[in-house]
Formats: sequence, C-alpha cells, structure tokens
Amino acid sequence: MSELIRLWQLFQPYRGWMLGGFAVALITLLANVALMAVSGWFITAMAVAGAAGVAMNYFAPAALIRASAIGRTAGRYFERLITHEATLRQLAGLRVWFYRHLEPLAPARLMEYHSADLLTRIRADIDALDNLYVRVLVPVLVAITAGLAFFLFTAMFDLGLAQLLLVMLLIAGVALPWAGHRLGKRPGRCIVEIQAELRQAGIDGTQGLSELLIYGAADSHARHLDALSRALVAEQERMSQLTGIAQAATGLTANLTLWGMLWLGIPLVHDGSLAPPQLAMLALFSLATFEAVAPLPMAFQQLESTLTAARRLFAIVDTEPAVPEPTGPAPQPKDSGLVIEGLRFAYPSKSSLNDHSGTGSSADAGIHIDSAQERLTLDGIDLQLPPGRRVAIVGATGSGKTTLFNLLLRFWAPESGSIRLGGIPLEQFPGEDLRSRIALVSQHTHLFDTSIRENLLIAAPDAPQGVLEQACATAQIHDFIAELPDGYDTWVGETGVRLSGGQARRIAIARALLRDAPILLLDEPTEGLDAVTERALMDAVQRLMEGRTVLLITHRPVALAQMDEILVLDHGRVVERGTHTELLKAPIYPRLLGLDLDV
Ligand SMILES: Nc1ncnc2c1ncn2[C@@H]1O[C@H](COP(=O)(O)OP(=O)(O)OP(=O)(O)O)[C@@H](O)[C@H]1O
Repeated sequence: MSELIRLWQLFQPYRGWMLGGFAVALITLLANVALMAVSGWFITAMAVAGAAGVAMNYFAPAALIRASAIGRTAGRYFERLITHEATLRQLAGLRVWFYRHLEPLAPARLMEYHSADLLTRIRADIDALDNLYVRVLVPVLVAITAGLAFFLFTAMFDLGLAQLLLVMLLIAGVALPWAGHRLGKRPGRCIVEIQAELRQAGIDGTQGLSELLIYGAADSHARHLDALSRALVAEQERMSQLTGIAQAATGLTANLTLWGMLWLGIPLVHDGSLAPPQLAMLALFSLATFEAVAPLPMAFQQLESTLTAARRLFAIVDTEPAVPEPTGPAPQPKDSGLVIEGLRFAYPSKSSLNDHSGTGSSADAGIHIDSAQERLTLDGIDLQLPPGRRVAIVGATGSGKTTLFNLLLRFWAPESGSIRLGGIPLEQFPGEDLRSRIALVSQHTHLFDTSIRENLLIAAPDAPQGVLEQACATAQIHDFIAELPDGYDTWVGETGVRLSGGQARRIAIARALLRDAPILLLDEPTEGLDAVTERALMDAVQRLMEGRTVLLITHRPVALAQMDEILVLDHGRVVERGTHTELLKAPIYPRLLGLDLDV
C-alpha cells in the first residue's frame, strides 16, 4: 500500500492529464451505457406503440442514440489519446527521477547489482508501472463513480432492481478483483522476478559466449536459460488461466444480472409499476453497466506485478550513497596538493550490502567493518603529495592500490584517517567538483559505442576540433585517427572493440589531457601491452604527467625510475618507501618487479 501512496505522489505533476483521462473514460462509459439503455427502450416502445396503433415521437430517442454512439466512438479515441499521454509523461518523469537517484550510487552501491538487473529496473520495471494509471486507477475511479450513478438511476424506477444491480456490480467489481489479486499475487511476483533473472542470464551468456564455448559450458548455460523460460511460461500460464476464469466469471455475473432484472421486473410490469419499454431499457442497461467493472479483475490480478516492479525501484532509490554529498558550496583549495593521513578502509561485508538492497530504511551512509572481517583493505596509509610531485604505488595483486584511487575519487568513504586536497578535507567537496580536478587513466577505461570524437568530448564537451586533435597528437594517436576513412567520426564499437588495447589507452590519455585536471591518477596505463607499444605509450604518459600532481600504479621499472617517491603496499600497509634506486636494495620491492631473479 505504501508503494501506491509513493507512486501517487510521484504522479502529482501529471494530475491534470490524469484527471482528463478519467473524465473522458467516464463520459465514454456513460455514452455506451446510454446507447444500450435508450436502444432497448426505443425498440420496445416502438413495438408497443406499433401494436397499439398509436403515434410516437421517435426523433428525440433517435437523436439520443446517435449522440451516444458518436460520444462513445469519439470518447474511445480521446480516452486512448489522453490516458496514453498521461502514462507516457509519467514514465518519462519516472525515468528521470530514477536516474537522478541512481547516479549518486555509482559505483560503490551499484556493485551489488548486476548490470542487466539495473537495466531491467530502468526499462521493464518502470514500464510495468504504466499499469497503475491506465489499468488500475482510471478503471477503479470510473467504476466507483459510474456504479453509484447506475444505482441511483435504477433506484428511480425501483429500489429492488437497484439493489440487485448494486450487489452484482459489487461481486464483479470488488469480490472478483479481490480474488484475482489474491490468486495473482504469487505468479505476478514470480513473473517480474523470473523475467529479471532471465534477462540477467541472457546478457551474461551473450557477453561470456566465447568462454562458455571454450570451456564447453554453453549447454549447461542453455539448460539454465531453458529452465528459467519454462518457469516463466508456467507462471504466465497460471496468470492466463486466472484471466480466463475472471473474464468468464464477470460475463456470468452480468448475464445473471440480466436474468435477475427480468425475474424481478416482469412482476413489476404486471402490476403496472414499470412500463414494458422501461423493463427492456433496464435489462439492457444492467448488462451494459458491467463494462464499468469488467477491467477490474484483471487489473487487480496484475497489481502485484506492478507493485513488485515499484518495490524493486524503491529499493534502489532508498539506498543511501556510500559517500554523502556535502550540503555547503564547493570549497576553494589553495593548490592541488594531496595529504593522506592514517587512512583506513574496509569494503562492507556482503551482509551489510544486502541490507542496502532491501527497503533501504536501514541504509547507513557510513562504512562499517564486519566483526567477522579480519583485514582492512587499507590500513594506515600516510602520503604527502605536494603540487607537481609524482608518486608511484607498487604492490602485489589485491594489496589495495586501486582501492586507494577509489577513495581519492570519493567513490567510497574512509573508515578513519583523512585525505585533504589543497588543505581541505575531501568530504567537503561535492563529488562532481572533486572529480573535475582529477583525471584518471586506467587499464579499463571505458569507451562508449559511438565515434572517437564523441568519446573524446565526454572529457571536454565544448572542445573544438583543433583542441581534440592537439590532445590526440600529444597522446600519439592523431596520425592513426587521421588515416582512418572516417577520421574522428570512426565508430569504436561496444567498449571500443574496434580499437587495439594500445589505441584505446591512447584515447584515454587524450581524454585526460582534454580534462586538463591538476591531479592525475594512472592505474597501470601500460598493462598488457607489448614492449614497443608500451614504450610509445609511456612517451604520451610522460607528456600527460608534465606539471601535474601524479599518483601512478605500475610495476614497470622504466616508469618507476622517473618517480619522486615510490610506496610499496602489502595487505593495505605501506611496507617500504623511497626512490627507485633506494628501494632496489629493499627486500620486497625488487621481488615485486621481478628484479631479484637470477637470469
Ligand atoms: N567492491 C569491492 N568489494 C569488496 N571487496 C573489494 C572490492 N574491490 C576490491 N575488493 C578487495 O579489496 C582488496 C584490494 O583490491 P584492489 O583492487 O584495491 O587491489 P589492487 O592492489 O588494485 O589489485 P590489482 O593489482 O590486482 O588491481 C582485494 O582483496 C579485493 O578483493
């Protein structure tokens, strides 16, 4: 129920359209019922007048029938138009609302969700909410308003007939939808969840198809997809059966009402309290009134799917960001120097992550070390990085190097200790402001499925072509781009698959140059490249580092020899520090670089 209230609040900006849709839907229904009722009355009255040989004015009822028919047809058209406009506006608004809440959660909080699951929430779950207005809200309001009008209208002729109609409408409009909701709850929830799981497995399988084929696991993955598909079909069949039963039950109730009206009405005609045309009119009228309640059983049967989708969206929206945004204005640091003191950090345990994926009410902005967690990822890091200084970080895999970058970018908040930029604690900087001062080049730079130009422009949206070319020339990629048939308009493909690792890395360097940030974080920028490409890339990296405060993660001796200081990390602690020459005599550093091996 709370989901419905929250959704209603989100729909507030569109209430004009929603009200318009409701009004037109009501008019359409009333026109249809009037058409049936007047037609019934007219045919019988004409027959009775013909049999009695009396004249009758048929202009007025004929005009009413025509007006109702036109009203019904035009109403249907405008009803679709207005309700769809309202729904599309709601969905567009919901997408923006959801995306605004999603953005601050990246990347820390979103790690606990599969990307396909997030995509499902953004697309399918938001789309599922269109049910609420068109299939639930409008039909319910129309049914209540019209049902009351139908009762009062029938009561003008006979209270007994009106009571019968009311009871039957309540059966079709309340009891059947209630039963549909109860019985549709489980399959409705399962359908949404299995669909999300199926999309997740489908995307996972497509992305990892080569691995599945190489390791002969394609069949077992296909079986998994097949099992999910079967489960989905089974739930959908259950839902369809319920829909069929609900439709049959509504039809039966309507026809029983018709019989009941005749059963109770014929004696009234006999005793003269009801004219024969009035009975015909009321009989057809009662049948037509069921159009008001006919959509309700199915609407309530599908309500659980809609509410499950809403719950999945609210679970994300209610998640607190890993790092709270400061409320004050962006501070002005005196320079681009970084000072790290006593920095300690641990990733939250799985159990505390799961808390955040729930309702979100227990979400906590801070990060707590699970008592069962034995080791901090970073444990007491101290580092002075005055403007223009270059420091390298070296350490075995999993020693916490990338984590340190994540903290500098404020993707996570430290457990204790501090990071200051230009003398100001990092937590005082709004995330966007902080990240505008930092450029990052990593081995996993993401290239978007668009042109080279667009990929460069994300770092400097207003940069003219000349500036792009200059950045690319410094990154030593301009000549290659210029030789391509489409030049800077060349499509790079999904994640940049049409470029080699070295080319993609150079585009990342060009991006960092375009950003022109005073602080530069380099996370193994030459990792995985052959020696020749690496040397060429290092030249580009050297130019990028000029005049910037640099933190570089690397294990390449050539690069390390040029750094002002090197920190050796082991299990989150700095175990050695000094220059390359000094550290060559230390016990761990040469081992990490493979320099201790006798050749
Ligand atoms: N999002 C995360 N949630 C939980 N644990 C994480 C997360 N990211 C990293 N870790 C863990 O933190 C530790 C340090 O990871 P980090 O990526 O900082 O290491 P690294 O030194 O950069 O390693 P590599 O050289 O392999 O990139 C690892 O044990 C890793 O498993």
